Amino acid sequence: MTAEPEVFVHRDKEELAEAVAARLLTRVADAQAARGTASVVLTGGRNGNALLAALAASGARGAIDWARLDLWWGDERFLPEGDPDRNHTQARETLLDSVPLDPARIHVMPPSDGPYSGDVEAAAEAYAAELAAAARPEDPAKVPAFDVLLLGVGPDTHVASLFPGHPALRETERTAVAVHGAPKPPPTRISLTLPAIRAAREVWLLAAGEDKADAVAAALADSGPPQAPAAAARGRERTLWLLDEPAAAKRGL
Ligand SMILES: O=C1O[C@H](COP(=O)(O)O)[C@@H](O)[C@H](O)[C@H]1O
Repeated sequence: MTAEPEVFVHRDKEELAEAVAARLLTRVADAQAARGTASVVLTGGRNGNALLAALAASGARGAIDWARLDLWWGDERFLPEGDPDRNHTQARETLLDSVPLDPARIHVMPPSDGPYSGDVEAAAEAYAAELAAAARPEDPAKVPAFDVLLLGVGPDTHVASLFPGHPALRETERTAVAVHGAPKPPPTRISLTLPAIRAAREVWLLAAGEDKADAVAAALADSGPPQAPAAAARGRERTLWLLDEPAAAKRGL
């Protein structure tokens, strides 16, 4: 069972980032109060990084216990450690290096020069194994029940590194897979799959800017077996579409 989309529209990308940062801090604080810890899956891209910058700048960032927060990634560009195009590098520079996280709880997707030395299939398998090791017996898939899984929506409706028409989108068993030939550079990536995404308690899809308006409209109108990856990304308890006005402009037209 997954939750129907709920749409929230903010004035512009700055207001969107600040509002989502406030929402996320509240959600993490609530999860930590209820269960002792919280888990969040980060996204790369413009909206993901704007959110991390808003968290870094937030006067309320002390409201959560960063040391009791598990961070995962929805996707990663398979590049050397520290490459400026890696989602992890960008997240470190924007937020992670400035908050008191527990390094053991930062679950980074392997780089191309790491222990898997260029073998992206093995790197994706290792990430799936790390997810499985963190899952509890009662969790619905072989992944933890993420409190919030963040996804930036690409202009082609891709989420994580699940691109329209690509085989990774049809994966029904594995929770993390290698992606080859991504239409957006770099071509080689690691991505969570839909079974992993749909195991999250809440999925939050972020989109800002007029270049996202067609993608948002197409995904929100996509009924039946979804064609748009973003349309298939839903949480078990909530699915939030968090938009700015330009990205929401063609919705329902
Ligand atoms: O390549 C990626 O793109 C998407 C969307 O990025 P955006 O800059 O168009 O917002 C992102 O969600 C994903 O994590 C990233 O690897």
